[in-house]
Amino acid sequence: MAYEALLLVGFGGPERPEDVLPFLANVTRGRGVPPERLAEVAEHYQHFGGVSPINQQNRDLLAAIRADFAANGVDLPVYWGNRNWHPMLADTVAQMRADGIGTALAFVTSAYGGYSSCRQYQEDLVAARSAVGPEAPMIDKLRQFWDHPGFVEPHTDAVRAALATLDPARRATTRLVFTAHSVPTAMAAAAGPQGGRYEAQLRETAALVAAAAAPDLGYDLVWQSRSGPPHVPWLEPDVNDHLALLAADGVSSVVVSPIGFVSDHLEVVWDLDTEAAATAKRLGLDFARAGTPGTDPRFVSMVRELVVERVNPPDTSPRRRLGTLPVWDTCPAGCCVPARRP
Ligand SMILES: CC1=C(CCC(=O)O)c2cc3nc(cc4[nH]c(cc5[nH]c(cc1n2)c(C)c5CCC(=O)O)c(CCC(=O)O)c4C)C(CCC(=O)O)=C3C
Ligand SMILES: [Fe+2]
Repeated sequence: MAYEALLLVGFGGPERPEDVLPFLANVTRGRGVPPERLAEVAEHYQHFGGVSPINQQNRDLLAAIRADFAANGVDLPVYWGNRNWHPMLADTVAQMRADGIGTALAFVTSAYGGYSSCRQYQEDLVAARSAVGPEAPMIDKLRQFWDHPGFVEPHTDAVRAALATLDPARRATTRLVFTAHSVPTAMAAAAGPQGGRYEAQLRETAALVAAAAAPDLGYDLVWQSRSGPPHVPWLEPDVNDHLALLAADGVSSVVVSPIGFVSDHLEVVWDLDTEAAATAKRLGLDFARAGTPGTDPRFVSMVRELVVERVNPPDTSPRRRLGTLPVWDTCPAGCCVPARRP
């Protein structure tokens, strides 16, 4: 299969105060998120002048991928479209069609399996293609990359760098706290062909990063940014509750590493740098938040590797990875499906 373009697929975020509510309406349409939660989240965005950092981060990633392709002889145009805000996927796919693109690969800015992190993006691509019509390009999503060295190594270095800001005399009472976006437990149970794949992959990534960054320290995987109505169970514990437990257990210092994400978007700069940092302060815990891959050259090169491995036969282009959970190019039918709310 010859591919004629790469499409970078982002979550999208508002870039003006007046865009916050329409953006949130796009994110939560049909998802049963209560209005109180929406008002609260709108306020998080307004703290940053109504500007989510995520679109600029994706512009930076787009530029870095283009430069990396050019420097390494990969002659493919790179496009960018979002699930929830401009540039919207349907507009980008229309542009691809106008440019004569017939087949493309998609790199989605989420490393993991699961409905929100994988399948929903594939549904978004299908919807964008059908909005464009029968001439729309074919678009295949690249594989999940939770255990790719280009994702794990930047997270590992970020944990090391965060640890280096903490008091070495307190190392014995320092703990690593990995976080990812919580999802409804029903969605987590339905993730992947046998279920539980979102959490299993996160546990694998956490173990890989912890072993490489600080094998002497204990670590946990906990959850952040819970949404939805209160009566629906979501993955727990929440990072803030967990910090309280750690403090009560004699932990003095924490490194919080958002391995669930690829960039420092709003759920990182608000939910961790603002809320979890305040929780840690109240509890008397020393707190350091580890960075995310962003435009780390290893992460950018990973995108190219995923393209090249997909185009070449596996024996000429081995799938680089550090973990052992199964990985595939094309999700099996029914993968992550019954995940939605009733
Ligand atoms: C698994 C997962 C990821 C990681 C995978 C990936 O990266 O895609 C992720 C990322 C993100 N989530 C984001 C923002 C939001 N997520 C929401 C709501 C929800 N997220 C969910 C899951 C996830 N979300 C779910 C199950 C919901 C409930 C509604 C539904 O069933 O879909 C809401 C609604 C309000 C609220 O929080 O209640 C907002 C505003 C932003 C952008 C931040 C920025 O603007 O910088 C990013 C990168
Ligand atoms: Fe989210």
